[in-house]
Amino acid sequence: MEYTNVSIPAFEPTPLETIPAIASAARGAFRSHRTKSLQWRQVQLRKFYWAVEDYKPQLLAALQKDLHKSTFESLLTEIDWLKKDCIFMLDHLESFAKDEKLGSPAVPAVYSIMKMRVRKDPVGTVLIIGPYNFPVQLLLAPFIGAIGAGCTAVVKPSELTPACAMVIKEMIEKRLDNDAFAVVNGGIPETTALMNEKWDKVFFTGSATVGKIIARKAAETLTPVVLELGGKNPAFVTKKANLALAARRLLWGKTLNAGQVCLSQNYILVDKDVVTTFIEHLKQAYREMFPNGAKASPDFARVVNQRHFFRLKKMLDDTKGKIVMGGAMDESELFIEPTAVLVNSVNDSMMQEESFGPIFSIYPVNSLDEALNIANLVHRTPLSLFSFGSKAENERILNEMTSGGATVNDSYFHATLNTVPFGGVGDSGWGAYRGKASFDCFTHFRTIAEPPSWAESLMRVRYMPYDLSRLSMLSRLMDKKPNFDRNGQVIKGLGYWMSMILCLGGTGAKGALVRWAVILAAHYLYRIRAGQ
Ligand SMILES: NC(=O)C1=CN([C@@H]2O[C@H](COP(=O)(O)OP(=O)(O)OC[C@H]3O[C@@H](n4cnc5c(N)ncnc54)[C@H](O)[C@@H]3O)[C@@H](O)[C@H]2O)C=CC1
Ligand SMILES: CC1=C(/C=C/C(C)=C/C=C/C(C)=C/C=C/C=C(C)/C=C/C=C(C)/C=C/C=C(\C)C(=O)O)C(C)(C)CCC1
Repeated sequence: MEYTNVSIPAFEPTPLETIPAIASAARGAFRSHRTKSLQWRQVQLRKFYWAVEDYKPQLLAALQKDLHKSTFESLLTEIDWLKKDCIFMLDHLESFAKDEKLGSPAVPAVYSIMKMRVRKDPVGTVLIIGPYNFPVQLLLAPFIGAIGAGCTAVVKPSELTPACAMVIKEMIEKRLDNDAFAVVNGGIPETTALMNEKWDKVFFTGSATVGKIIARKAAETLTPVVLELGGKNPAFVTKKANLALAARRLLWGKTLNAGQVCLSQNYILVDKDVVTTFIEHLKQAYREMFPNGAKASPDFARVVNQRHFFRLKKMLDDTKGKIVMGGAMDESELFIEPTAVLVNSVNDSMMQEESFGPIFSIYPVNSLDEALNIANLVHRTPLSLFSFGSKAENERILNEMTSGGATVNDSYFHATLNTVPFGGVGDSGWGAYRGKASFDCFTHFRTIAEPPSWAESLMRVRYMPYDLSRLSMLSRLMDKKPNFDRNGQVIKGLGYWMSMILCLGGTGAKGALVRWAVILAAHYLYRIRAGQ
């Protein structure tokens, strides 16, 4: 669908000389303490929800212009996604933000008078830097977490999706608190200027290459960072897999957004006995998705720019493998057909870098052992992995290979729900967000104690001159005796069994009182019914 009647301003980078003032205004807004008010945050989140709704035509037009993204995908993975995020944050904000009262087992009885609790403080003023592939959702989903947590924020959209960047700027500046929230547009110079400012946290989504630049710069001022990076993600298909299902679901993972999805598989390790059949199922799935070919399909997006088009083309030109599906390209449209390449070496160009496009390799293996060895060699901490096999094989894959997230029997389905945590592991990312994790990501969990004045004499033990007898008494009140010996074995002596009996099968006093109350109540009810 074309959006010809929607006007989107031409891209304008934010003037470099204005960036310090923008950051200063955001810091000043945080120091005003107005963001500490839950009501203030709720108003901003509600305003943001309606801004996304009201700017839908512009956002749809911008996503179409920047990425040839279909209305379907723009709604499913960008616009409706953000609206759901807003509603979820608003529905749960009070419970997320309220103090967490601390008690047993963390707090022993003698400390119960200290009113220990965890307060949820906003970390402060944050910088959010977004990528080009989901230029609305991946930039503004963390932004919703920052608002909910009570932070002020500056967001920096990708310059590779300029139409989206300009719509986002207008949307936020017209609808939200202008000092607390700002948009800086631009590329390397503007992002570098932003990183010269002091932030309380930086949230970066993008490549590992740039992630290192951001983390290195942030380290100079000990600024915490969240890095949402990419990976060379494996898919495993054993001979016990439902090959038709695996083919269709993995093709979905490489066709949504023209495969420009950091979560999607980079390569598929297929048992050699079924690789031919698997490829046939892949072609059949392609025919079903694109009856007239991917290029003619209004659903299939385009590669974002020439640089990425030629990067992908080079991967295909340099491969020693055999193209077994797809392969068509059209530079004039930045079109690359969903393409599968049969390879047999981890040194192949298709295996050396993250494809981040509609191309992937198929690597026949002799066994699951070999598949796991190859996957751990190619990238030990990918952002995601997908396994299609028997229950035992899938469990073994999850046990013997880590990843940021994983889906059994599908492509990146674990990341299609906006309310569950999402993030990398190792060099595919630091930290997580989405759902409550978005609130937590921008929150400092601050333990507070409040020892009462009247307890001063009871707390004398800590003062000099020290008195060991007082310390022994405190230890008797606070310390638990080990129930294990020097060989690490649990001691089930008389004390253990007495405790089990008195605590009615539990080992702690807390549950025992409840169990004893239930037993006694049942006893007396029985006696009443028996007329005794
Ligand atoms: N883990 C995740 O959630 C996601 C990870 N990614 C990863 O991001 C990459 C693709 O996205 P891109 O936008 O191309 O990433 P990128 O790293 O090129 O750009 C990301 C952001 O960094 C800025 N930037 C680029 N070069 C910079 C530099 N030298 N100094 C300072 N800032 C710089 C850009 O303006 C952009 O806003 C892929 O590697 C993909 O795996 C993409 C989407 C989601
Ligand atoms: C409706 C009832 C039922 C069945 C429900 C079913 C089968 C629901 C199926 C839902 C599906 C297939 C949803 C798919 C959603 C896909 C989404 C939202 C994709 C999102 C992709 C994103 C956000 C990508 C992000 C990419 C990133 C971060 C990147 O890598 O760059 C029952 C249960 C049968 C009965 C009750 C009614």
